[in-house]
Amino acid sequence: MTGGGLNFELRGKKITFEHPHRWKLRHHPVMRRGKRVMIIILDGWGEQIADEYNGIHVAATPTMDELKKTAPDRWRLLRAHGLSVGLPSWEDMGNSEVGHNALGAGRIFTQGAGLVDVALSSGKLYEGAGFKYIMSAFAKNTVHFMGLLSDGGVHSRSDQLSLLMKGCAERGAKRMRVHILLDGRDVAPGSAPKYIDILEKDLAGIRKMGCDAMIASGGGRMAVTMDRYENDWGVVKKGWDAQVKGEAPHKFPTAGDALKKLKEADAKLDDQYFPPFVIVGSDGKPVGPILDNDAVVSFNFRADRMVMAAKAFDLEKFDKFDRGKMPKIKYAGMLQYDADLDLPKHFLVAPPLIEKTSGEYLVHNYVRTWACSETVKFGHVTFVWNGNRSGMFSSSLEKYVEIPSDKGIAFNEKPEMKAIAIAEKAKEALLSGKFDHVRVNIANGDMVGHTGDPKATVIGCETVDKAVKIMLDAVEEVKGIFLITADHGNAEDMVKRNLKTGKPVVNKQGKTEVLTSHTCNPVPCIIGGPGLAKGVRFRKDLPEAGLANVASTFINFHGFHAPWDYEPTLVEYDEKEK
Ligand SMILES: O=C(O)[C@H](O)COP(=O)(O)O
Ligand SMILES: [Mn+2]
Ligand SMILES: [Mn+2]
Repeated sequence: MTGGGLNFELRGKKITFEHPHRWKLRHHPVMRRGKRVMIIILDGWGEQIADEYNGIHVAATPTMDELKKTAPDRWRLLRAHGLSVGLPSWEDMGNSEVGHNALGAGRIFTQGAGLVDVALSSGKLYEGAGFKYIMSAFAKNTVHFMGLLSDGGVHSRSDQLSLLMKGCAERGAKRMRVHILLDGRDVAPGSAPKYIDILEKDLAGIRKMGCDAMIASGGGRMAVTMDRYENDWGVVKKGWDAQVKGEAPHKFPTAGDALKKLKEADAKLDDQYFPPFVIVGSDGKPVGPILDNDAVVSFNFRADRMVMAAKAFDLEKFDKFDRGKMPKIKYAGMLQYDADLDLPKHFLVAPPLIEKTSGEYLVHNYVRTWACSETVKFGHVTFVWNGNRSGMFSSSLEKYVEIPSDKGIAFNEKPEMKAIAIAEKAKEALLSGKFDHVRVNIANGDMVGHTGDPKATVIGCETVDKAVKIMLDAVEEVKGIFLITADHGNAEDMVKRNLKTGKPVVNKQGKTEVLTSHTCNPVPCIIGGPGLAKGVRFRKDLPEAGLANVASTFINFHGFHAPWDYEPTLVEYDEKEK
């Protein structure tokens, strides 16, 4: 077990004082210790008008329907977007990182998007060590920017890229190259040309400032660079080859041409799956390979899909693929993506410091934890849940299990994903009696929802329901307690809607538009199980509660009062039932 000390300075020295009772939680007067608790996170499972565009509603979900119908005081909605999860505005949809951070930490922390906004607007970013580090390339070499080009606000924001590039030009950068990753997942499919136009205008403005600036390479985020949790290193290698070596199967004079020609060749190609391409000059040579003494900035603030690339760029020893001749570069992340691994070593903005998470409290109070998901969400219920912290708090009290995800396919091809396998493993863990806290993430609503394929999404949601049933049966068998919730919406909205009326938007061609992104919808939170004392029900005085209120709630289920600084518990006890 680590951390938890009181840090202070005494006559210039850093002192850490470990208070023995710092982690001890008070016993709850009503909810007793020793119950087995199952926490089920349904990724991308929000609440929306029950119509034909709601993938969850269209799906047959008898288990989830029954829970909603039969225990009204144990079913409620929670906020999972905007300020309730530390994002800059209520217009920001939720996402896995901020959602799982709030769920695991029991408090709301200002997240990467907001921290970068402040660092840029205050100018603090330009005073930091990370910026000074990349500045060495300004006068004679190239500064490369690599990241997701959209205003989705989940992994990155194009307005932040634009400000950062201008800031670099104002401070003397003479040559810039941008390596773009097309989105179509956090923003509308087919919207990539719009973001390229904006970027090209920005670059033209920067050229007027005397800086040679242009796009150098590109590709869709799911095919190039932005893999996560080491599911497929081939994706990162494709990015490396295009960005660093200037090698890709497709070469074009501009990014606009790349989009046009590749789409002409395959009309079904979505932004997120575009193959890698490089931009070449009239001599046929790539305009922006990464060379010795160049600086590289990955401008995504979110970690999960940039950590793998960061390893390739930052680590001296690296064996995941052959990097070829490694250029001597100055690499910095917009944020540090993994503080425990010190990755990357250089960064422009310090990440949120999320400490004293529920997972750490549980081990200090001898609650044995088992956490599981399939690869594509594995870090969500471990690393992100624990406040972006690698590894376990206690190897004797915790076990984390990863079920390998399917590789190299879009998830509408196998919408069942690994939901049943995760449920079976969770059941085994609960029945084993070796764990008190069993926590899973079931990915289908989100991963299949992102493909924008309504039929596959329905199959995905039906599989989720079956998985939930398996786990609830196990809870029944051990007389345990369950808590089901979600990290944000996705599958409940397969169409772009008018935000005021909730009606689908019809475009000029008279068609509705597919929604591949998350939503701003609330998510359900459901509690129950034979182990939950009879009078325990949701409080009525927290109508605006959000994901950060969940941790106190399950800490109660384990028999403890929550830490004093956590958001309040969602439950109360009916005195008459005592
Ligand atoms: O990374 C992704 O797949 C999407 O941008 C966001 O999805 P997530 O927040 O559910 O991971
Ligand atoms: Mn998610
Ligand atoms: Mn998602």
